[in-house]
Amino acid sequence: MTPLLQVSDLRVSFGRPRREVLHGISFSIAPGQRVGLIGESGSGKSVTALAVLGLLSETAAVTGSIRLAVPDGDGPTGRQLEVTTATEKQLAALRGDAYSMIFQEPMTALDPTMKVGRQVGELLGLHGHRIPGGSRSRVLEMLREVDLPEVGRIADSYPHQLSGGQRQRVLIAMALVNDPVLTICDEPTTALDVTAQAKVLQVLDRHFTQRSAATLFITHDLAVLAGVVDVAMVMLEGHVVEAGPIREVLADPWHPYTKGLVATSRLELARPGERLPTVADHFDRSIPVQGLREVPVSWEHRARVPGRPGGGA
Ligand SMILES: Nc1ncnc2c1ncn2[C@@H]1O[C@H](COP(=O)(O)OP(=O)(O)OP(=O)(O)O)[C@@H](O)[C@H]1O
Repeated sequence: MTPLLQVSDLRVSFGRPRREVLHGISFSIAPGQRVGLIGESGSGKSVTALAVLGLLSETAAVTGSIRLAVPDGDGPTGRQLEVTTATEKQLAALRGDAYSMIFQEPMTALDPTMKVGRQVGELLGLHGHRIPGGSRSRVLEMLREVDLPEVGRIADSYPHQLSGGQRQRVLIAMALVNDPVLTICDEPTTALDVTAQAKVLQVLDRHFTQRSAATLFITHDLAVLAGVVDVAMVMLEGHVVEAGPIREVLADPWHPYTKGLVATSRLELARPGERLPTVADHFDRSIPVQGLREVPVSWEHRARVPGRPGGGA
């Protein structure tokens, strides 16, 4: 099966003199597959996400290959678009349609001067889809799908009139309204409290399950990742240092950094006066990252999580 996304030896550098921040990463995402990208701040997660949709700033130098499958309304066409050489027009035709992205901070991603219902509706019109029943009804349906209450009132509100959790769900509605085959979620719950976070994850999980849609889900929180994805990739200083089915990574982490992540994520609350262990307690930073074995990311043959579309037994 042609993957939706195929990244090969991707390198990204910025500035003068050039500073390389992604050092040749490779991975692919099959239709319906949920892949998580976890790593500390600055490890290259967002740069990877932006590169995939051709959204890096012009100051970025990109080498390697990023291929996106080009589906039409009836499914895969077998065609692929090479993002690193594609025109803006070619990329714009895929973004917000077959491929979408949810960012961390909904306030900056939403237009503060436009009612949110119109913002969702504009995306519908953008790609020329015909909407049975009209775009207003589809917008309200989508707001309902992300579990927003009083969808009529919400649609007629400006972003600042909504709570942070509601804004994030509006952003999710925008990302999902055109039924994307792959959604890149870049820390979609980081700015939310625990209850709003759980709600957003539930909405995303339900959508991916119902539509058999794929995701590249970025987070620095292993507990969040464990609930959403089938496969995890661990990033450290611009390298993918470990990748595999999430259950295997959690049960038997290979890289010292992953071991630290797993050990600290299982923590119970510390007793008063006790310091909570950190990843640094488990991971010796004096070990140079370069030269560590990079795990070739090839998981297509592995069983998917039971109970999900396409899942194994
Ligand atoms: N436009 C840019 N110009 C120069 N350097 C950049 C630019 N964007 C990102 N970087 C650098 O690339 C590296 C990776 O950044 P990236 O935003 O991908 O990290 P991240 O893993 O997403 O971190 P976080 O979890 O904090 O969002 C960092 O060293 C960052 O400073």
